[in-house]
Amino acid sequence: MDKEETYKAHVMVLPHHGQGHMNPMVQFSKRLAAKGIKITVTTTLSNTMAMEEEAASGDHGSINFESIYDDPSEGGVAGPGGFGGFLERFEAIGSTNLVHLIKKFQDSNNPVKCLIYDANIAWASNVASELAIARASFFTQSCAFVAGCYPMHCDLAGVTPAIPPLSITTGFPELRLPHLPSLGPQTGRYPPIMRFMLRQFDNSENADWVLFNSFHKLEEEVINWMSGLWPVRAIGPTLPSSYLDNRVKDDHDYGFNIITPDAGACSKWLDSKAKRSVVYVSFGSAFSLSSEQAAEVANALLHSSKNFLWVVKPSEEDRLPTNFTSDRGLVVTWCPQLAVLGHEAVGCFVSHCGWNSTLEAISLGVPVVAMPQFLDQITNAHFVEHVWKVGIKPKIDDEGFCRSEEIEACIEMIMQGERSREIQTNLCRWRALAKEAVDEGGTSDTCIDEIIAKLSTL
Ligand SMILES: O=c1ccn([C@@H]2O[C@H](COP(=O)(O)OP(=O)(O)O[C@H]3O[C@H](CO)[C@@H](O)[C@H](O)[C@H]3O)[C@@H](O)[C@H]2O)c(=O)[nH]1
Repeated sequence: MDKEETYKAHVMVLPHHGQGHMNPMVQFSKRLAAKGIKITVTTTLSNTMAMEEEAASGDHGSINFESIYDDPSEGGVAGPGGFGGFLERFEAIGSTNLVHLIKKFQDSNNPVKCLIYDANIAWASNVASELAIARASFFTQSCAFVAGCYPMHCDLAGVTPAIPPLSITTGFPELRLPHLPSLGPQTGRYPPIMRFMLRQFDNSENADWVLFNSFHKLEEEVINWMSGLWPVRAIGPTLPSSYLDNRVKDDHDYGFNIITPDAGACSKWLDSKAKRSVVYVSFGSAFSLSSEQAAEVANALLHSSKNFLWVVKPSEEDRLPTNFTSDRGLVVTWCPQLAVLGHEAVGCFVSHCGWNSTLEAISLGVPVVAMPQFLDQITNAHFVEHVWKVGIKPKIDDEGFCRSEEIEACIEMIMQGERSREIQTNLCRWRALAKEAVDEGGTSDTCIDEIIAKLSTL
């Protein structure tokens, strides 16, 4: 039999282009592919080329990559009109190309049966309608954050909530604009970045599935509430299988980096350090610290007695204090974060609490000093400290900064003493539950199997 005919179905996957979106959606694709689904991931040309390069080293299984947007020619986020301009061009050009790409497969042995699109690309739902194929919207933030946004979405769209807003027994903060100081001057009730987030809700009611990179026990209350709104499925955490259940062959890495990491230098340096002696510091791919906040972090690291590995992206290097150096520290422009968090020398993660970093800390058992900068990171940090109890959040002063003494005190508290032991105990439990969710018969694994069973009948 032709190998092409052995697939259970063909699924097109469309992630938003950023690191924090590519990672979970490509990882979910790998899980589907390992269970017999043909996957085509479609993204910008630069991302396609980067993924293909890494795929040559064997980390993407049988996934194919196709570009629907030539960002070097048409302009990326640094092109005309900044991020907003890019979004407009991407929709105009990408939607036409996506239709052509899906049609290209229509007469093959494996026509596309379903489009899984990033909720941040809500227009893709219209493409699925036009071509009469199934669709799934994939949210890359936590269920709790999205639930917190729902009343704002209804307000902005002028619609009555379909179900009463979540009554919050877990005590997460109401997500209102005064809690989002880093959004800059607020023009109108919802600034552009918030509107971008709220557009994720567009078309959700038409989706066959609404997917979350989360797992049932982690966000049980919110997932149950949201299931009254949409056909929600929690399918995460989407870390490479070798860090969790080890059932997906050759799945050791995300296989995509916005900046080439110096993996060798990081592992050599970590290998030379004692167990749990290193503070790992990273604020993710999408955000840069201000010079003032970077100076506070630098001072905390210099005054603390701990070793540190700090990711400072090239765009942030000028924010570091002049002549910043320490024989206890290594500063890199990017690192293989999973390998770092999984290294026994690492005992603490100073993090912006992006959703991927949060799930990685939980899944690999690393305590978090939570320094959220905006949007979902604020909700995630709250859950890290108060709900899952796997970290501590330094206080923010009246000017909106975490000062060095506060950061240093949190690092000390999280790495030794009574609080540190409690956090380690909680992490052990969450880590086991994360693995259980994706392992055979776990809640996430079962959701994936149900989706595949349905896809096989289309
Ligand atoms: O040196 C590094 C630093 C990070 N990472 C990886 O990059 C990803 C970063 O993702 P995340 O922690 O979610 O942060 P951002 O890249 O900042 O993610 C954006 O997208 C996320 C998903 O929507 C949101 O939760 C965040 O708030 C938003 O800033 C993670 O998988 C990390 O493992 C590396 O591989 N090497």
